[in-house]
Amino acid sequence: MGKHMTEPTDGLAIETTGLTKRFAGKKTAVDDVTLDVRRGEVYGFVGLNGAGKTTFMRMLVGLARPTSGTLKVLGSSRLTNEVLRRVGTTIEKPAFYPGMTGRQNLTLLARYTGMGVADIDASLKTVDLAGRADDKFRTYSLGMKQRLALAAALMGDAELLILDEPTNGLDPSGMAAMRDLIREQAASGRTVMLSSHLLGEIAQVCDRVGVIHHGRLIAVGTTGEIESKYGARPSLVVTCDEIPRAAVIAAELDTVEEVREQADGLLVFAPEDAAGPLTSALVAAGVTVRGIRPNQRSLEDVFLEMTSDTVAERQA
Ligand SMILES: Nc1ncnc2c1ncn2[C@@H]1O[C@H](COP(=O)(O)OP(=O)(O)OP(=O)(O)O)[C@@H](O)[C@H]1O
Repeated sequence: MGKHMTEPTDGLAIETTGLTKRFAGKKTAVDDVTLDVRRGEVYGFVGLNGAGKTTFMRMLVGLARPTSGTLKVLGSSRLTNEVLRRVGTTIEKPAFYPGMTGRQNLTLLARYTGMGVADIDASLKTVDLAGRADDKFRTYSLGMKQRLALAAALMGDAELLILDEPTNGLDPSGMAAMRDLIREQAASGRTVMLSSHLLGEIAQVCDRVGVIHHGRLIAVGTTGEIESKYGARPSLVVTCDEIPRAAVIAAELDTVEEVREQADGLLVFAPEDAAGPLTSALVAAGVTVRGIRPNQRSLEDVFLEMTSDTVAERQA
């Protein structure tokens, strides 16, 4: 803490220490998250649905009050209007009117938020909507709707963009267009924090990613660092029935380091030669084993492994 208070924070766009949000009667949504986002970087905040991404981002822009911990946005620990004016966000999607055009919607929003209408054309051009700006919102594709929300976030010439799931629901070409847009924002000097429930979808666009699981930040690094740190452990994919019981049996074998339950079987962290003894143990216990193979992992697989529950977590 003292360190953060005495050091200049010019290099950081977002800085949180032990940030926590607990909703009454619920599990902790954001649990002791300490992270920083450097100025000029694209930071991916990745976690499964319900991991706590939106709640974290809402606290960054003053939409939710932290239960404990501290935060700094653009060097300020007070989220004044002056600070928030420099932050563009798509956390709360603007309620666009379907019967109005894209341009009319942005004009209304600019008036409502006190922003200059001069930025509208530039924003529409940036998100590649200039050609459809005078068409009604209801005629837009999902990708165009997401891009209009981004245009709204860009209008105030924000230094920092906080984008909640900007690629959600887009088809591959829409996603690629959104990724290009995000990179362009970073190239023009903005800082971008974006969230996603798919690491593979945003990996290419991010300088660093933070992985959040059950409200906790469980890994931070470049995607290369995360892949080599978490992807290097040998593991076996077991397709079987009676998954909870099979997990307990697998965990008892000496060469097995860890067992995670998956939709149609187990992910067992063990050397390849554990496959024989593991199959025998499962079969002897009456479990039907339909397949067992060494795990070849993509970056997305590594992420899913990191965010699947261990047997201990499921029993907790
Ligand atoms: N206002 C609220 N009141 C009570 N619980 C909440 C509230 N907002 C979020 N939660 C809970 O906090 C947890 C984290 O939710 P959050 O929306 O932050 O996750 P997320 O990672 O953004 O997921 P998603 O991608 O599904 O939005 C969830 O268990 C959710 O049910």
